[in-house]
Amino acid sequence: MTKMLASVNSVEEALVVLQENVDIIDLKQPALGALGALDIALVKAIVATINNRCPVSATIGDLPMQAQLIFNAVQTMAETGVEYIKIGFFPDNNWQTIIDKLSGLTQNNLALIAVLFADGQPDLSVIHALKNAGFTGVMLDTMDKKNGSLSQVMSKNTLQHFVHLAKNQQLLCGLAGSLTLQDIPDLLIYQPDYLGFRGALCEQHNRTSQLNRQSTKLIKQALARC
Ligand SMILES: O=C[C@H](O)COP(=O)(O)O
Repeated sequence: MTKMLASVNSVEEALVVLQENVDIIDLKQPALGALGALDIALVKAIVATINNRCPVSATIGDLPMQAQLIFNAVQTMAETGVEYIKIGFFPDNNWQTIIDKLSGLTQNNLALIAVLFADGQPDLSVIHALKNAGFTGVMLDTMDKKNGSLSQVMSKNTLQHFVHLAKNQQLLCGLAGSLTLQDIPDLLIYQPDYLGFRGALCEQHNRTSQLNRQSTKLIKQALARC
């Protein structure tokens, strides 16, 4: 069954989605970009508050594709105790260097999730390299939230191909990118492991606004019904 990832930016929002029984609590600062990072101290506070009641993931920020910079950010985030660390692979040919650098960290059982961007024409051959480097998962998201939802920036065939490649490599597979309630039925056809939401959970569907409990409940119920 496809699970629900909910992105939050505070202890209060984390408690709301915990109470709504989401499956992964994702720590992100939407005001700082597609994968904006929360302050390390706040990540630690949320991890302590959730206290192993739900898996927690965290983004490291919209960082330049520089191997040492990303390696250092992952190492710092790893100290917070989150279960998963999400790393944005922005359009750049340098991805193999970064994967090679991070492979050393995955050997310490660090669960890394690569985030590819559907509106950046990702090279899906990276999926095989991620598996070889010991990554735990891969997901699609969108960089420019003004471009619409994931389904509007990537064809059904490519979405299906992405999920197929990820599952073939036994990687945890997620789909995200301005997803709405209306996107859920079509995306569930591909049977991803999870769907990720932020904008659809917020007041006026604005990802930088406050998260709304009722909106979160509606998305959770829609996933549970399918
Ligand atoms: O991983 C999930 C993302 O936070 C989705 O955010 P979004 O709904 O604003 O695109």
